[in-house]
Amino acid sequence: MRDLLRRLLRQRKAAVGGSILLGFIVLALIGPWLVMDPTELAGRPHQPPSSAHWFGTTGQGQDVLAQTVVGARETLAIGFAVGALVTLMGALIGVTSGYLGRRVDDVLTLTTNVFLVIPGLPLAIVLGAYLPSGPFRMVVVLSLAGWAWNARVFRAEAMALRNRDFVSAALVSGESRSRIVVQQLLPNMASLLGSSFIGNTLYAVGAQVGLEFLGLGDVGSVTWGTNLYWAGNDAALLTRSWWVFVPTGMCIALVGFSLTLLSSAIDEVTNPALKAPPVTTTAVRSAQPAPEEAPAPSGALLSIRDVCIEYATERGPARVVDSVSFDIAPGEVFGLAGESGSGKSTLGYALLRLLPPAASITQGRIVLDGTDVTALDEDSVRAYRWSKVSMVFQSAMSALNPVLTLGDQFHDTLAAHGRTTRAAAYARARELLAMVGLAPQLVDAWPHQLSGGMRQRVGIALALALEPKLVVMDEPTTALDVVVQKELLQRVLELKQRLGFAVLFITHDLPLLLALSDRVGVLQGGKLVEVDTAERLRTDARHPYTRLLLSAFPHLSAADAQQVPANVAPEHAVAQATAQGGGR
Ligand SMILES: Nc1ncnc2c1ncn2[C@@H]1O[C@H](COP(=O)(O)OP(=O)(O)OP(=O)(O)O)[C@@H](O)[C@H]1O
Repeated sequence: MRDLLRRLLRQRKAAVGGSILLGFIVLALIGPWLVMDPTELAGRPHQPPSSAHWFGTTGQGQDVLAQTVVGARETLAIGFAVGALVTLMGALIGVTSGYLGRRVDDVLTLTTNVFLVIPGLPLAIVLGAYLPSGPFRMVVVLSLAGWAWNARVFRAEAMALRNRDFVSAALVSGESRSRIVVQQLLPNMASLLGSSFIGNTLYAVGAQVGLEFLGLGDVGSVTWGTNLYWAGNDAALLTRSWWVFVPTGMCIALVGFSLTLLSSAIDEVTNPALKAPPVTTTAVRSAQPAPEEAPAPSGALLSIRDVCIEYATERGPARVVDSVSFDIAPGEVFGLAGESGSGKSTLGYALLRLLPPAASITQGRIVLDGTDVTALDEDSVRAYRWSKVSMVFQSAMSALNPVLTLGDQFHDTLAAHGRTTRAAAYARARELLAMVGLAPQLVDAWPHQLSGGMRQRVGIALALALEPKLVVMDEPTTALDVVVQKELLQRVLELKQRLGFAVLFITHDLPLLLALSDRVGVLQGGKLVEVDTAERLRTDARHPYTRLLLSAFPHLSAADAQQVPANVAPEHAVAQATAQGGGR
């Protein structure tokens, strides 16, 4: 938390927003002692700014400066009080509802929905009529009208967190449910709590001013809302007495601006991925041709030539893929190995033009089946992805949309690439599910009803839906046990044999790759240090890094691998490798 505050203070947006807000808070605290009584009839009505009244006078002759300064106190006090109350109510109700589920969720969700459908203004008018006037009334009215949508946000967050391992760990360690809500869930929502509080304060200031301007507040008090109410009542607009409402209006706008800056700063600090990279490079368009571009060998399906990929970071561009060149032939399984952080996934994502905004291909060319991937415009990229190259992602859990049935996910994919009816998409989905060894009836299942291995099979089926020529598999079996891993890889090789697609298989498990692939490339620190046939690498790896990687896996060392006969079909080699502990 302290670290979060420190990072927040270093943020320019937070510094500007915080300074403005702090200025107003100080003004609200000590200002009323420095100015005259705002209700005193101190001069002639509608007097423009002068040395006696710096901001002029109202339609009744009161000092506008005094009204603006004194108005800050109640407006901000109500704003912060409502902001805190709405956040607290929303968080407690939402988290309890999302975490406990079942009956409690039903009752709390129903209550929340009832409050959501009641329009805020009539609710405020009705409540206002029954409650005694004063700041307390405004706090109650705005809190009751505002908590419900907050509860929805917190409920969704709690539902996402409740299945996380640390919550299960707290549960099995004997913590009570209420303690889990307060000790485990709420602290993990610190950033959401912070930005909700700021957002709710903004809502409270705006809604309060709006209600008071309409005369629904306590018109006898001095707030920014009542200042505007009296400005309207005293015909300040008609008499063009701009000084009556402009100072209050400016204060409201400045407070709104400062809260917005703070909210955006909290978002950026708690989620650095939101932050725009310092150098905006339009990825591929800035790519320079390779210095001495070697022609792709004829017949290559994929040709990567001298590709460099950089991330824009705070400390300048960081090159994570450095002058990489290799080819993949049609139907070939090409393995890409390298330790964590060597740039394997970045290269895989570049093939699908899926690099994050901070990354750019700064040099080189990627040509797939005659298409220069680096030169595609956005429309062509959409058509190219999945039809020519698809991807099986590492995390089977998060690659599937949890709120769509499997059939709907196939339908979405197929519909994005041409007209298809729901019935036709479902029929194709059944066919694809059967192809990867799953029961076709699973088309109506939800992702959470499947095991990890089944989900990854669905991922493979989805990747094959449009019969691409190349499938990128980014550590598709990392999270699976050895038995499931073995079955899955055998299935991939069978399908490859049948359908003829090529595979770029990414993993740090070099022995597994040697058993699975036709050729293997080894990446070290973004550079491709060795490319050779799997057979030769097994027995005769030349680069010390390749040898180091091989020796790091005792379950299938180079010596073990020699026992795999050269003529063994890859499927059998996979079976052998995985049976010996290929899953690490
Ligand atoms: N958004 C980013 N900004 C800056 N650097 C990044 C970003 N994303 C990744 N990197 C860096 O790029 C390098 C390559 O990352 P990449 O994910 O491609 O590695 P990898 O070999 O696939 O690793 P792993 O097997 O662990 O997934 C790493 O050093 C990583 O820190």
